[in-house]
Amino acid sequence: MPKVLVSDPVDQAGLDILSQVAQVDVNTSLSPEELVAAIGDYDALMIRSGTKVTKAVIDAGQNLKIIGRAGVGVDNVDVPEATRRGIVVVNSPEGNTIAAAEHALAMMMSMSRYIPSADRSVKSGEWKRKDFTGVEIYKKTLGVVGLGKIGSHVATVARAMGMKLLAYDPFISAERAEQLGCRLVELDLLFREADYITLHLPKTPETTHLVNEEALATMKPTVRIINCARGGIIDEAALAKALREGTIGGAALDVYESEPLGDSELRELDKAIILTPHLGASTEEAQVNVAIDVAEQIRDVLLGLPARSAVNIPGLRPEVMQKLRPYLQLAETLGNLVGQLAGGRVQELTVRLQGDIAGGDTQPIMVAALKGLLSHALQERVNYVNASIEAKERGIHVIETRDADIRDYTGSLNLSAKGSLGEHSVTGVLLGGSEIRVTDIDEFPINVPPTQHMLFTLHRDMPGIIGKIGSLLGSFNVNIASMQVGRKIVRGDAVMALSLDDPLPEGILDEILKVPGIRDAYTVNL
Ligand SMILES: NC(=O)C1=CN([C@@H]2O[C@H](COP(=O)(O)OP(=O)(O)OC[C@H]3O[C@@H](n4cnc5c(N)ncnc54)[C@H](O)[C@@H]3O)[C@@H](O)[C@H]2O)C=CC1
Ligand SMILES: O=C(O)C(=O)COP(=O)(O)O
Repeated sequence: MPKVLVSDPVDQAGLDILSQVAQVDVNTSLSPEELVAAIGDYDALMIRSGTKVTKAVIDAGQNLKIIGRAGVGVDNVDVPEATRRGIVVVNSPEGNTIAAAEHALAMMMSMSRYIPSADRSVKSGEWKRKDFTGVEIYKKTLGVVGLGKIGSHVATVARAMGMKLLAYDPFISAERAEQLGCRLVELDLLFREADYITLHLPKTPETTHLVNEEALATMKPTVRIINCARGGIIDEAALAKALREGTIGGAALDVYESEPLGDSELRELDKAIILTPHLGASTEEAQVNVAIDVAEQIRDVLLGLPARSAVNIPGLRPEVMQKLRPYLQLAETLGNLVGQLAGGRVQELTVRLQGDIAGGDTQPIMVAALKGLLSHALQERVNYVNASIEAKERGIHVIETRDADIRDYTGSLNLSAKGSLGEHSVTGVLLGGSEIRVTDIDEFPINVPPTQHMLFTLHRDMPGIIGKIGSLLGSFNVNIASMQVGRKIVRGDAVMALSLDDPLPEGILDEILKVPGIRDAYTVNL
């Protein structure tokens, strides 16, 4: 039974799903060193934002197949390293959207009315109404930085509360912003004009310290800033200085440059700032959502099925996957076949998608072809996660062409591999939607189902060759399951494809190459 380590607190609903297929160990108090020491035993790791999945953890996780992040942000995971190792990283892109958006809205409201400090004051025996005169958000301008899932929900609710909306997001269209009632503007304008600024973007090298001393200096002196996205998008030292000097109106933070927040001057700013301990996703509903979402994906991957929201391979909805699966198998088989025919080092792979498969998302098919191409050399070290990286690192140039108008079959795939030993091509189709047929080898028409052990020859089309190859194989006790010959012209060149019940013994290829008329011979093990 596979083993799953759960190293951050997740809802029981997720643990119940994992327990159906795996031994589940929950240990939420591991130090980084203890995690490195323990991870080698596990096939899967389930985390939230607390666990840091570093290169050291990934290196030690020799059996790891999947890392499941029960939430959105995967900045606590070394995703490039996981990808290189072929480990799937999944998250729950939508499970906590509402929770995080509502937390940002709650921060905006409570900051405007000083609710945390007023509460503290009353509980300490005071009754100071004048100290807590707030401001209304109605008709104020909210600047939303990052108009993705959470930012969009914040915008929708804020609009309903009568706010004017500005948005900055370089990756969304003005139409989408308009649908949400937002005016899409440049960041400097948003910073200058907003009464409230709320951040809903990932932390990346580009967004680190997006809100810095310079940016803060351009903002209104009354501006209130909310960060429920990621620590480090705001320069905390610059923010503390601006709050201390009163050059901005207030701030509400849920996330920090370093978590848990240590000794920080932010803690001393009292009324000017609200601090919560990374609670954006902490609602009962969101925790059930993300735990189920991620546990189901871990279960599926452990059962050999694809994950629906992997961050390092194309995520496929189950209904799309259902349709695509036979084509992925076809692409992988042809990739493997052409890779073995080409032998040596492949420098270029051209994938021609024809008919039905030329429409829609072709990226998974390309990845499957590469996985097949590399599988002979890399065996189980190559998978859907790392196939593209492995190909890139080997300098394989990949070319994709599509022709949706070719309609011989519902869809066919043609792969050509150019390598140090020459160029080879294969074409394949699906019969009845699922049965693979190889219909062309090096432009010779043929019709063979791929089998585990195969022999291909290029020879002169002349009487006697088939018999000679048959008796030669017989003398080595190799049983032929099926045989097909394809030629372009009578008595010209031809190819022969043999499916064998047994692998070819050492030395037989040299004997085959000695048969008069045989120009070339290749063994293929699929
Ligand atoms: N505090 C908490 O507990 C939670 C925090 N989060 C964080 O909230 C953030 C947003 O999450 P979602 O809305 O689900 O993600 P999303 O992917 O739906 O949206 C992010 C948006 O940011 C935009 N973006 C990327 N780079 C940008 C840049 N340089 N400037 C402006 N916009 C940029 C993207 O185009 C995208 O529209 C993430 O950082 C996530 O980790 C999410 C859930 C809970
Ligand atoms: O989903 C996210 O990105 C979050 O930041 C939530 O973090 P958490 O799962 O509450 O540790």
